[in-house]
Amino acid sequence: MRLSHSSTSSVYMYYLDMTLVLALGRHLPTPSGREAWVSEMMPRPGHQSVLQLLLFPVKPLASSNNVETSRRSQHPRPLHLGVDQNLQIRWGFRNHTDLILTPNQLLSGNQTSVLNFMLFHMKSDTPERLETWSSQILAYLALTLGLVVLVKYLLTHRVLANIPPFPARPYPVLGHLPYLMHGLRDQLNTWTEATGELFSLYFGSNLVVILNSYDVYHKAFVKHGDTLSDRPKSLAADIGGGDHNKGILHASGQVWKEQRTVCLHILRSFGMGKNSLASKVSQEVSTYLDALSQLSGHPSDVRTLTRTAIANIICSIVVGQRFEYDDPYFVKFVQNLDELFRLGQSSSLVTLFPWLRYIPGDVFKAKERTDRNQYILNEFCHHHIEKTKTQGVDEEGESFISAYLQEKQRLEDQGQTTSLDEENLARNMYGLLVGGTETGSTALSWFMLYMLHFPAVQAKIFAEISDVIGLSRFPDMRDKSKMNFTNAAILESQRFSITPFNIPHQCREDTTINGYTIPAGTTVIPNSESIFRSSDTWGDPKQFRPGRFLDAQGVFNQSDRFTAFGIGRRACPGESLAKTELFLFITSLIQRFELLPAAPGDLPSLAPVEGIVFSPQPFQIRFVDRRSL
Ligand code: HEM
Repeated sequence: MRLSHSSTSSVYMYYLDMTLVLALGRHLPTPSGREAWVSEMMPRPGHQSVLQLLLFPVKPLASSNNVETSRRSQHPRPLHLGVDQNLQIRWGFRNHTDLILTPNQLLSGNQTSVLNFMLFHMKSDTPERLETWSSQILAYLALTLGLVVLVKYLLTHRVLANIPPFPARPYPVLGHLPYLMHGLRDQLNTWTEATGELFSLYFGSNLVVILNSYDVYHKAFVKHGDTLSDRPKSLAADIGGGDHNKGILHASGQVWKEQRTVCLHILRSFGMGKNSLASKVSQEVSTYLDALSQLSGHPSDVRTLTRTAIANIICSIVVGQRFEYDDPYFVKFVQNLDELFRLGQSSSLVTLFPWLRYIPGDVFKAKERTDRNQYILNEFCHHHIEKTKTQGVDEEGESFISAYLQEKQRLEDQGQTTSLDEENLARNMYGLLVGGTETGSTALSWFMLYMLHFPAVQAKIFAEISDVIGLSRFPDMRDKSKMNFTNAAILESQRFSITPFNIPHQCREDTTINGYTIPAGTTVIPNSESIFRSSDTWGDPKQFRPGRFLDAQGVFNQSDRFTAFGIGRRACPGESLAKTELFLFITSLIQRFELLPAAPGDLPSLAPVEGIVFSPQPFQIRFVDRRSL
């Protein structure tokens, strides 16, 4: 529904009038009554305004030349606000006066000036009296916000017909978020059972469609991959301003296609999924095992060490070098990656409600997240691009950076128009580092935790390692095809520890799935939990049972429905590297150590820390060298 200009203006006047009635118990002035109205409402010297009281730590205005006072101050206030000798109202931030409003402007009845006047000066009074009005003021602000959202909605949204059903009535302004704040998993499961494989939610005012079964997931991302492979704009993509449409992880359309193609080409040329890349992984595994053996079987939390090892593998591919685990530059880089994921949940609220970022104090951690992103992008990615350029691009194309810069040069030499540039290169590096570190290290941490809870599975993996590889040489990728039970246990561990929400996509054009319309611009998110915990597909999904991935003869059988790496055009480009890492880390680990709880029977919790990726809570584990047993 669209409103005509005249109805827009009457909605606006109605809104203004209603705001005034709520705030001050008065209607907008009539043309003849304006003068009396303004003089009555004018702030008096020594009075304070509501906005000052609520948001800004400023002292009450003391005198009529208050603006000058604040300007001369050695510590300028964040906001100054005052009435000068000519009865002009002035306000601004820091040393600037951004707006001057004369009584005449107010009298002229210009709508903006009336609104500004109301916002900054309504209920001007002594600070003591203002404080007693706080609940009324908060109610007023909440209502105003609701009205602004409603008017914005009426002005900009069309009526959405035939969208997938809502599982519950959305709250004003917040949509379905309040339902999800406590226990995302349980709420989604309840809704899936009640509403079915496809439903709609409002995250704030954004329409989001959730895909709850393998069938709709496949229809959406494979059958309709042409319209459902964009990414929505998000805070995560706001890596320090600039163009959001850059880099494999966050870009959409033609830029994304070209960047993804070049990334995949380079990764394949490095032997992604072949032994040359596996040898890089093996080198890192060997250093990691040495670090574990130095723990001498004492209970330890090894999540950071594991993350460091996995990050090092991606670094060796992206920048062509690995780092020592105690190198301060690398330690800081890994800390930033870690924090980025930790901040994921609180800061993702800012993606839904962008105005939250302006609340003083960085309550929703949006600024901190942007700072961490910028650190990774500037101090790591751009820093290494510059270093590579200064040292000269390596002709062998040994690092992702060198290979990308050579490809860019080749296309430019041929006079081709290309999106290959340094910003895309930096953001591709960012995508590989961010996409490849937390996912891989969390998968390993979950696996270790399950080995404590299911010692019989650990014993069976060790028996298979002893049979197929023996204990005198390191595992390598040629062993993989012979290790049915180990492969099945790795998949079962991934299935069991899945994070409910997968990375969101955005719908480019209206798309019909199961008879429902998904409107252009809608965010579409697969709910991996309901896909991986479906009784129809898995029979006994709540059991940890590697045997589900083995056929009657005990041969490993990866189901099509195992979609931990995504499906369709945006499926994980690091899948074969991740599988290589998981296989080599896990087999080497269990070949050398028995994984035991800190004390017999002291089993760590299986409840996850909910974030972008659901990770295990801090836990202690002992790595007891089998040679010492
Ligand atoms: C256990 C490890 C991993 C898991 C479970 C995993 C899972 C996923 C999933 C589910 C997606 C989203 C697919 C979609 O949007 O529909 C994805 C995307 C992505 N992954 Fe992975 N991943 C893993 C490891 C890696 C590694 C090692 C790398 C880097 C080499 C990587 C790089 C990426 C990138 C760049 C994307 C975005 C692709 C795009 O938007 O086109 N991932 N991954």
